Amino acid sequence: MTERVPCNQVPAWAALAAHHAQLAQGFDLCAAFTQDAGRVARMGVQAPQVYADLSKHLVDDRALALLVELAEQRGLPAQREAMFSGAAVNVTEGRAALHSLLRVPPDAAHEVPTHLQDKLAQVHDGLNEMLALAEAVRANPQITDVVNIGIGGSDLGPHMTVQALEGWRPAAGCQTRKRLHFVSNVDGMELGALLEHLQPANTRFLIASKTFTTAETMVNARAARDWFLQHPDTQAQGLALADHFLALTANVAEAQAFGVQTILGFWDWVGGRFSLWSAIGLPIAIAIGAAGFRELLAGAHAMDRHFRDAPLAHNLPVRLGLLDIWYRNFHGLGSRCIAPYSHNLRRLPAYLQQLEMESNGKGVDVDGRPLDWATSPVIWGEPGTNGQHAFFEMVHQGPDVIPVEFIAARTPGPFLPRQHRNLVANALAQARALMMGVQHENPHRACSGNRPSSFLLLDALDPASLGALIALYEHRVFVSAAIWGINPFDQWGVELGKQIAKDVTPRLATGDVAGLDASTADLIARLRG
Ligand SMILES: O=P(O)(O)OC[C@H]1O[C@H](O)[C@H](O)[C@@H](O)[C@@H]1O
Repeated sequence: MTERVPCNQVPAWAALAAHHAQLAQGFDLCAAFTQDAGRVARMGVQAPQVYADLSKHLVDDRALALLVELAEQRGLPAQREAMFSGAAVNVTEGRAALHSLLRVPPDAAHEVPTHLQDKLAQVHDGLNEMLALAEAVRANPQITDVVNIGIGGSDLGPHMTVQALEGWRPAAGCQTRKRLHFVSNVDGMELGALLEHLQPANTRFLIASKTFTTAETMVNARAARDWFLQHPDTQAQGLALADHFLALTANVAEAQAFGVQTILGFWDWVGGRFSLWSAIGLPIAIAIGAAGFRELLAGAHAMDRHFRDAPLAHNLPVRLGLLDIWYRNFHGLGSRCIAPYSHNLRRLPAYLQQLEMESNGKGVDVDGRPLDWATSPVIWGEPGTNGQHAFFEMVHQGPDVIPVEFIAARTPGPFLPRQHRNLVANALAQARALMMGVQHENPHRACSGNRPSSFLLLDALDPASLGALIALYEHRVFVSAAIWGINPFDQWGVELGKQIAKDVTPRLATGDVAGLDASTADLIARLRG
């Protein structure tokens, strides 16, 4: 399964280093196009619902061939199979990472190996229960507001997806008229400001937490519960907590102890940042309905099949993951900019920050050995065209080369559709400007050009395309992790911060600074002051 040879000791690594040194002497993107009429067709990849133009990258055919060799020498196909077949690929927690199982539709059950059929049956039961609940909420005219209280994977995926599909109009039926709110920050300003506008009788709270122990979520959940129980309407109207609070969790016992009766469960083999396909997706299903949610799953499942079956050289998650390795390890580039040309995809950069940086921001390999190669780049970005008027100056003229990922939909949303042309024209213009640059006698006005970008084109911003796009990113992160030989499914660094927060919180009340460093002690004194 996992190769234990360090990734920089397989033959393709040295060959890539040598090839990079050679290309660095003068690979010219513009010239690559003029010399090779077939470049766009050869470097484009069509995957389900997503077309990727990967021709504006600092690669030639040899670099691509060597990258594919690297994938083979690192045993990527076997590692991929291990994940899909439910092996304990999350080695530090002894767990499988089976988010792909959540997207297998009933009529594709035959694609799943026998030993996973029980789990698949549980998945389908859980899905049916969740979708029935979502439809009941949608059909209840008394409910006007749904508040999802969760953080990290229990917030970012559902929040990003609900926002992304706000403009989607199903062929039959309509978007729910429920107002969906997402509360993640333990800063009381977030929940407190929202509660001012809510009525207990018309509100459902979804407490979303895989562990049901995450401090911020529990503090917010208790505050919401106190608000509900103490609200004058609650008593006057005889409202019951159990009717207004639901839990989405893998820890049923903790949720019951909290006082919730309706609990949608999921399993420890669903990682938090891969959980929007599970019960954690309830707010999505409330927003887009059961049929829409099934389309989201179907789009992701189509991408799963592509990742599993397409040859490595024509496999979009693989190609993107390999480009990530090329830039991070051979060009030494430390960041990647995510530029969705879509207002509705404005949370995509934040979502991808968790997906990629929490997964691949690792310093040891699966055997615990320190790495001597770089892992996750910094992922950042803003929707276009806003980013153009903020940080794109640095992307065009700064000394750091930053690969940019443009994401656009071919068809506009329902509002002011004629503006779509202005939007996508800007994405095309930026990608072209980064590549072409401009020569100028005044050095302040010159742009070097030769700067790489991907262009991901969705058919439309609808559930199927979005599902495919998210699954594409999940698998791309897995590809680079597999090549680096790291575990993308744990997050022990986050745990350290959680533990220290537990220690520090009571000290703010008591003022006890014994055993703390001088800086933290001083700040506690100032905060108490
Ligand atoms: O869903 P929960 O158990 O509340 O966890 C919420 C989040 O907690 C931590 O921040 C983890 O690093 C994340 O991976 C997780 O998504």
